[in-house]
Amino acid sequence: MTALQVRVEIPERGVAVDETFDGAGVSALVGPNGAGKSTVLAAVAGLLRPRRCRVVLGDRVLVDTDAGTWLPPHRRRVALLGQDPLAFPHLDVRGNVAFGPRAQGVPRREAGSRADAWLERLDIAHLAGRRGSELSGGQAQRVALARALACRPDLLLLDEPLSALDVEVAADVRHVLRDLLHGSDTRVLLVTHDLLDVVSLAHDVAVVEGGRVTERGPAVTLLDAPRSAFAARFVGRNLLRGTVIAPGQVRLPDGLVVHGRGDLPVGGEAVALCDPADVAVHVGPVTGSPRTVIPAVVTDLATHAGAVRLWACTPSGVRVGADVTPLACAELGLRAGTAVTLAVKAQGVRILPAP
Ligand SMILES: Nc1ncnc2c1ncn2[C@@H]1O[C@H](COP(=O)(O)OP(=O)(O)OP(=O)(O)O)[C@@H](O)[C@H]1O
Repeated sequence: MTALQVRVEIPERGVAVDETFDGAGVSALVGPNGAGKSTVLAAVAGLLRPRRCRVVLGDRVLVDTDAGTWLPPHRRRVALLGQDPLAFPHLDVRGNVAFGPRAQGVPRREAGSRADAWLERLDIAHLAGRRGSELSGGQAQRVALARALACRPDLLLLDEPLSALDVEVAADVRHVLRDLLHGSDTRVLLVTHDLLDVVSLAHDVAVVEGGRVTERGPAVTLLDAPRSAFAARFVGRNLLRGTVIAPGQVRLPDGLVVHGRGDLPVGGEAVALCDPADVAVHVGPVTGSPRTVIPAVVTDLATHAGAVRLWACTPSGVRVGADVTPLACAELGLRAGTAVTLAVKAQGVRILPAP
């Protein structure tokens, strides 16, 4: 599969990313709003012209600002699909899908049969004669996908392709994408805010925070053991960062010590990870003998899979989630502003190297 090297530096947007994507298929870029994910895609697609940028796809240099190389978007063999699929309204669906190959010089008949094949594969052959302006959101997104793939791009950029669709249609299109992308040799960069996209589509994940990649690794590793603050939130874990002071002990910046499993060298930066289901909430004295006891103040409550997810803020300003039953929540009188003590057994805490 074609490797992709991306170096994008845009100081005015606070973006400085330098990554190589050369493993299997779909790499997801995740991160908070404004982190720089779409900026990276736009630079790779050629919609932005940063002052410093180098993008190499296989053996083709698409951009190298140091060498004065800049290929225009239509010569990159890169397709970008966003959340608002734009079909040419005056062309029918078949014409829309055949348009790209035609523009690349493919003869009319061949472009038409290529379009038919993609419409068939995406299960939208029955829409072939519809106008681009007569499609639902899910149909339009499938047509856009067919249109992108009919050009046989070396790289497909997907910028939140499912976020404008309702849950059922998104699930449907995600399924189609999964079938198409797994086993295909098209390299894909996928920007998403949806955990399901990562779970079902991504092989590899880069976490972008504040314009930098703060964590990178196989999707299964990130889902199991996230090490950046964003990735932990993304997969619903608590993450506390500090310094290892003894085997299985991490001191947080406010002096609190978290006990857990792990034998990292003393003095190193580490993260302590725990599941909200393993955090007990106390008002008043703590019972039992948990190893980690953290004073905190409740900031908010939310329903979560039949339970209440309580969020509390520690003295060092870290948000920690804890799952409590609705009954316990009512009996303890938990509400925003309540001072609580969070208790976690060492068994429920994993200590990993900080990213
Ligand atoms: N057209 C633009 N002109 C100037 N600055 C921009 C422009 N678009 C985005 N930015 C800035 O660039 C930075 C990165 O934005 P970008 O849209 O790439 O983030 P993102 O990670 O894709 O966010 P989101 O998840 O909200 O889509 C932000 O500070 C943003 O304000």
